[in-house]
Amino acid sequence: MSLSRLSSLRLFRQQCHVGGTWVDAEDGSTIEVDNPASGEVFGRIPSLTAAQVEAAIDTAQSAFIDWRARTAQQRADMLLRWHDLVLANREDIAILMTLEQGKPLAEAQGEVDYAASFLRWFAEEARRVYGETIPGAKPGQQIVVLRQPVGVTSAITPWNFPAAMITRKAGAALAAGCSMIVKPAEATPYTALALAVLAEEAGLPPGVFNVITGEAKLIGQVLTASPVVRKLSFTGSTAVGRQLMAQCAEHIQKVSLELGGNAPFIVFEDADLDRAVEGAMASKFRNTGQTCVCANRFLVQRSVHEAFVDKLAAAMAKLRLGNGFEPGVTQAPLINQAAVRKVQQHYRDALDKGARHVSGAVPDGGQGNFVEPVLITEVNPSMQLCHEETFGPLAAVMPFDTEQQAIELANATPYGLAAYFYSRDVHRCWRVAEALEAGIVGVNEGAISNPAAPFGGVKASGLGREGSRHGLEEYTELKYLCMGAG
Ligand SMILES: NC(=O)C1=CN([C@@H]2O[C@H](COP(=O)(O)OP(=O)(O)OC[C@H]3O[C@@H](n4cnc5c(N)ncnc54)[C@H](O)[C@@H]3O)[C@@H](O)[C@H]2O)C=CC1
Ligand SMILES: O=C(O)[C@H](O)CS(=O)(=O)O
Repeated sequence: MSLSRLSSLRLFRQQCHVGGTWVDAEDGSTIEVDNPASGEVFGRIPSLTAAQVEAAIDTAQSAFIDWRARTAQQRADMLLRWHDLVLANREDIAILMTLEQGKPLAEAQGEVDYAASFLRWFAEEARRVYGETIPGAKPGQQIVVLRQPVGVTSAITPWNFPAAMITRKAGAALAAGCSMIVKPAEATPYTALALAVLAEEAGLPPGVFNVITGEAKLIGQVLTASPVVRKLSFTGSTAVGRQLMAQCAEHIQKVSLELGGNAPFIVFEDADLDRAVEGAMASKFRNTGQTCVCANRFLVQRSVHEAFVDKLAAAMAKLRLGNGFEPGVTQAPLINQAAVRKVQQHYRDALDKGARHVSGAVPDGGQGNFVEPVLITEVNPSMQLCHEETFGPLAAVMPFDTEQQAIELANATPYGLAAYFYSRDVHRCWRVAEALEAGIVGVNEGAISNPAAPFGGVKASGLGREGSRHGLEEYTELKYLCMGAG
């Protein structure tokens, strides 16, 4: 993608979008954005000042007053128009996404579809924000429960799903009648800014959906220190989520946190091994292993361990690593060198502690941000990868003997986002699904994402749910009216 061709993409914007206006940083400062495949800097984005973030909050507050007064149908219609425009511009958004995040173009196109599905889902839900009535305590008295929008909201989003993690938040917020200020990851701003172009074209009033860029800590501090901002939705690391949650305490801002994971993927001896391998590939290697719901540890019952490892190795051998723009590529570069070092560290630590290399190239850091998919086994709980999210294409297998042992191993982590298991014993499926400490459990299924489902985790994986009607309710407050008899 040449820079001249890039400049011809009407969705490629290098300014922030606030209150319907495209703005630079008032002090002219910018942040470079590079392509993970080549390391080439291909663009810059503004690094807004604290005063500019404050101004964005004021703009979002003014827009909220008007937006909440619109009818549910009017909000639904605009969200649906935004949805249609996102799909109509699917190819160009995907190009920007592959350029800034690296994922294979086909996968980026799939993410655009996934991102658009949240806009459709919340456009439909916008007309179902219901209240209730409750019998009063005295003759003639009535209790009326209203469900109202919380107000100005903020979203701080990650680089791994530059479109879907924004629409999953903004779709719900705007459907509820809130306005939103989004701060995308510094690594992947252009997808977010493309969504802002299309939001404007869909007719969303100025200030309802704003995208700001800049120094993350500063922006986070201004957003969480404002009494006007009534909710923060964050997707990213547990460490940053914990810090932001503490910052939100000052003004009791509501928080939704979708944080790190450490998903166990359990294969029981009664599993269909071919389906288990299909599910393993779908879960482990989506986005080159950079999703919070990727299988992080494979727990395989000893009697089927060798057969499973052989099948998984064969499936992994079909993966193709390369530049996301190359046809047929299924694995792309990791987002940066820190991500590469993390995979190397987990691999080295595991082998130092007794793991066995099965297939794939040793991650030695010699290929820039590219890391070949690698498979190891004889993993044990002393290893770092059992306690930390690898966030890369390292498949680690641990044999186990009994169901109880598998559940204990699976739950032996501070995280609890996703978990997966394969078994054809229906009673075991119920036992294990109920015993796993996770917000999402894939039962004989490795691809669990769906806008209609309440996505989120327990323990250190976060608070609240996104997607589904539950995700919309997170952007509302309940108020009850006690109507006296008069
Ligand atoms: N749950 C998920 O989907 C994700 C989990 N992660 C986990 O986090 C690890 C680190 O990835 P990162 O991209 O560095 O995640 P991160 O948590 O550092 O960044 C996520 C977002 O938070 C912002 N941010 C960072 N520090 C902040 C601060 N002090 N105040 C306000 N905003 C701040 C970033 O600019 C970005 O927009 C990954 O290796 C993975 O384990 C990362 C991305 C997504
Ligand atoms: O943060 C992530 O990795 C995403 O939430 C995973 S999903 O929702 O796209 O499955």
